[in-house]
Amino acid sequence: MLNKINPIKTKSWNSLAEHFKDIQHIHMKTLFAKDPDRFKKFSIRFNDILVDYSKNIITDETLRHLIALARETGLEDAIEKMFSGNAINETENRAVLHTALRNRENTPIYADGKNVMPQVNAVLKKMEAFSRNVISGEWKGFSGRKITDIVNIGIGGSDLGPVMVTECLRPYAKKGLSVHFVSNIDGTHIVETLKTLNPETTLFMIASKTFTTQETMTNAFSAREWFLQCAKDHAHVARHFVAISTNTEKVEAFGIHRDNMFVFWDWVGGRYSLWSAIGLSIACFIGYENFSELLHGAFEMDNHFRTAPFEKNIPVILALIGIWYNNFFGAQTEAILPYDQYMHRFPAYFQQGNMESNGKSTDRSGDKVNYQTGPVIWGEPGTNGQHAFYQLIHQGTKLIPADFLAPAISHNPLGEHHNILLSNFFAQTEALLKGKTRDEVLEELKKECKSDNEIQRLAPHKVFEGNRPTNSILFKKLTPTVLGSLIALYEHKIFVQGVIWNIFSFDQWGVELGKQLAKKILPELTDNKPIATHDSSTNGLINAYKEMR
Ligand SMILES: O=P(O)(O)OC[C@H]1O[C@H](O)[C@H](O)[C@@H](O)[C@@H]1O
Repeated sequence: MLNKINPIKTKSWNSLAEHFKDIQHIHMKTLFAKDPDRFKKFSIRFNDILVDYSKNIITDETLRHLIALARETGLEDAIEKMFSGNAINETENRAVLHTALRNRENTPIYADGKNVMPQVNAVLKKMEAFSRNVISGEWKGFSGRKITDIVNIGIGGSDLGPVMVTECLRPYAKKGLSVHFVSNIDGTHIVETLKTLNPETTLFMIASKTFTTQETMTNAFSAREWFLQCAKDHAHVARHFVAISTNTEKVEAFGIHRDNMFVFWDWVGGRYSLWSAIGLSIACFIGYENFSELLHGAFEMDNHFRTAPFEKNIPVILALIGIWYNNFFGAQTEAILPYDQYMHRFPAYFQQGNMESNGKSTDRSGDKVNYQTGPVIWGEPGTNGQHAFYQLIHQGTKLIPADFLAPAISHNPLGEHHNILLSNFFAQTEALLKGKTRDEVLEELKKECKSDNEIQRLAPHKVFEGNRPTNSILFKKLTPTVLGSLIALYEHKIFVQGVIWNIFSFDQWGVELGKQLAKKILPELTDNKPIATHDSSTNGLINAYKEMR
């Protein structure tokens, strides 16, 4: 069990509130001018990753208070409890052991008194053999042809992780095998995906922790129908459908044989499951060796998180800085801005990771919180974002702390492209830090030979305050190992924040109500009779839908 400390009642929260009064009007430029060692002091190197957090509105004192807050709220104890299989997901009475899935040292880890490692290893072995057979062509479709296309059918945590990782690691793709992802219940998604595919050479992976999710099951049935229209014989389903789930009964009821089922366990949260059998599409796409490297990268970050002192602990530091802006500066959102096209789904992945984990307003004692919890997460790859929404980050009225991520080496070194990309990466955080003063603007306008009137009129619009916080995460190359470490970094950041905010980060009750109501509404849509059982807006919309269709 985790403790139930209200963070705002701690001594360190008080100190932070006092300290905030002093620091809120200090410009980061002053902090940089005062301390030539600021970058050295506020950056951490971890394997091939460099995290620079010096461009934040923080001082040594800020970090001292924030680290004290982590200690006062029992972070050390919480970390140990998570890693050692304590049932810290208390509302579902489950351990939280995604770290066991990548425990490459294979030390025993116990959940409910049972070492989970033998089952973890057995599933990994099965994934290894299966992915090897699919890649080599040994696994054949019903007509004897090699599999050319994998369609992963899943949603939320059973979709976003594999989508994000297969996109990130596209340079490692094995020849002759494509992956597709169908998640949306909108028929368009599956229809458009299947349009170009051949049932003889397509393998479906039905990925669902519960195997009851309406979207996934509906898409799975439609996929089976599409397949059987060509294959005719039900016996052929075995060569073209595998299941990834914790629910053996439901999988068998769907008609997938146990042998074609890859299991995982209730101690793996959906949004933390790409490391489990849910990663089967990843293993088939990039090969098991690369999948194993991904696990290794995460394992290394796990060790860092578990053992590094808080002062030099990347997930802890980034989490604390996030809390500083969220709870003291009143920032509502955080942007994740990867300067790498392959990472284009990375922000979307952590939208679920972060917002489903920490979008809570009830604390661990069951009381309503009286402070802010999880931020809104959003982002797009640079430089596209620069030409879309950066205006607001630079000159808008909102404070938007942003993480900038970029590789030093591109998988596609093409002319000057990468230097141009990285020049933008460096320039943006510099601009956000420095801004542009009125004097600098006046100087510029004078050089442009503008009239005095014109200069006075334009100057206020061209001033940038700067002092907008950023973290820069520069890594050598987007390899499976580096990606594994980066994902684990963000996972642990979310965990740290949840611990400090005194909320349960591993349940997601907030998604249930909509599902329940949709189930009630569905039968009401089958005929054309007007409905009067809801509020007037919902009635009006349903009745308009019935009229329009
Ligand atoms: O894997 P499944 O059981 O199909 O669940 C898929 C997704 O749906 C749920 O509604 C949750 O919000 C997600 O956390 C979960 O990842």
